[in-house]
Amino acid sequence: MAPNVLLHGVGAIGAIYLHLLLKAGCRVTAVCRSNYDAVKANGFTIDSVLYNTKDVHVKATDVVRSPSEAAAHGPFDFLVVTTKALPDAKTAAAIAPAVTDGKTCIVLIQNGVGIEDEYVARFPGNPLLSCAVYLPSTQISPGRIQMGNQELLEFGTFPDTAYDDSAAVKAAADSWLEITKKGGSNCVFQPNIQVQRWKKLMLNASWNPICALTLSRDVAFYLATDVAEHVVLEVMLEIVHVAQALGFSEITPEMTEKQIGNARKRIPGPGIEPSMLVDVLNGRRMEVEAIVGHPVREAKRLGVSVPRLETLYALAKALDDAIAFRKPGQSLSGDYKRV
Ligand SMILES: NC(=O)C1=CN([C@@H]2O[C@H](COP(=O)(O)OP(=O)(O)OC[C@H]3O[C@@H](n4cnc5c(N)ncnc54)[C@H](OP(=O)(O)O)[C@@H]3O)[C@@H](O)[C@H]2O)C=CC1
Ligand SMILES: CC(C)(CO)C(=O)C(=O)O
Repeated sequence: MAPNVLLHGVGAIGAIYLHLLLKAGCRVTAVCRSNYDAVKANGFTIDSVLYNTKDVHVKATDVVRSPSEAAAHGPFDFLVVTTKALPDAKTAAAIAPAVTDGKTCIVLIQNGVGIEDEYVARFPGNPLLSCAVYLPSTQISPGRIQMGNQELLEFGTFPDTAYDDSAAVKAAADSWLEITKKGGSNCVFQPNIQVQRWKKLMLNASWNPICALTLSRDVAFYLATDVAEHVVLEVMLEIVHVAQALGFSEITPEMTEKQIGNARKRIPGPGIEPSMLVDVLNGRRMEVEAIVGHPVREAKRLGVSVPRLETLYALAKALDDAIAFRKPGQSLSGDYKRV
């Protein structure tokens, strides 16, 4: 039987995996929010630099407004979370109506680190897969997606040891690899996925808040001053130091050169808009805790000095509060209520 998949929060990233999972022959139900009406009526339209395609129409098997509504289309083999990783969202609780205990494999396709715990706590008997995704993509209007020139989906089990310790987890991971590859994804199983998540964090913890705080694409920030490259490199190095203190010795200072080199190669083009910049431009909450706050807290716990990361955290968190709580057209007042 075709795998039955639920995609929770189908925006820029979710739409691409909707496309690939449908190509693999899966039944796919899409949970949509602000884009519900557009997607229900017309599906998604995707332009892709990687696939060299324009105006590709993609229609989910079913489009619903919530996991409770999705439950009627279950039971699901996979529930794929492609919302932003925001602590206030309480996503594990939100998806519960569509999760079959002990069966549905939960797949997190999200940036950041330390995002898995709420799912382990809520669904201790379900397979959990954690993914690091390299896929520049933006929803430019409801249902309209622009995808860049890369799609790499690295995934592993959470915890890493579950792949060897549980036959059910191994079967779910093997099946995920099979269906994503069948759909055309550049999907790779990583036995140490946390190392890959921290490696990707070098990129996200530096460029995402820097671009969001400056309203600039990576190339624009890079070109603005002759100290910009040094600033980005130093933030990346702080992530390397925290990762090494966590025991991830595979993450080395030399890797930062390759990461900054990728931005350099984009000159003199327009550069990319990291997802956090897209959030600010649209007045949406940013993934500050998953991408910057968690590594700052880990650094403190481990006694690693991260002054640049702390600065980015303080600035990005304050901006995120202003996005959430200020009155339109006004600055954020000191008496606003913290959640
Ligand atoms: N975009 C990119 O280039 C990349 C993104 N990532 C990561 O992938 C993840 C997804 O990002 P991205 O696709 O860009 O984000 P988007 O904001 O484009 O998409 C998220 C979607 O989830 C919806 N959503 C949020 N909460 C709910 C809810 N409770 N119920 C139903 N729908 C909901 C949002 O709806 P609404 O519009 O109403 O908020 C939105 O449509 C993030 O962790 C991001 O960091 C990783 C690599 C690249
Ligand atoms: C930098 C990028 C596009 C890499 O895929 C990303 O992770 C993001 O925008 O958050």
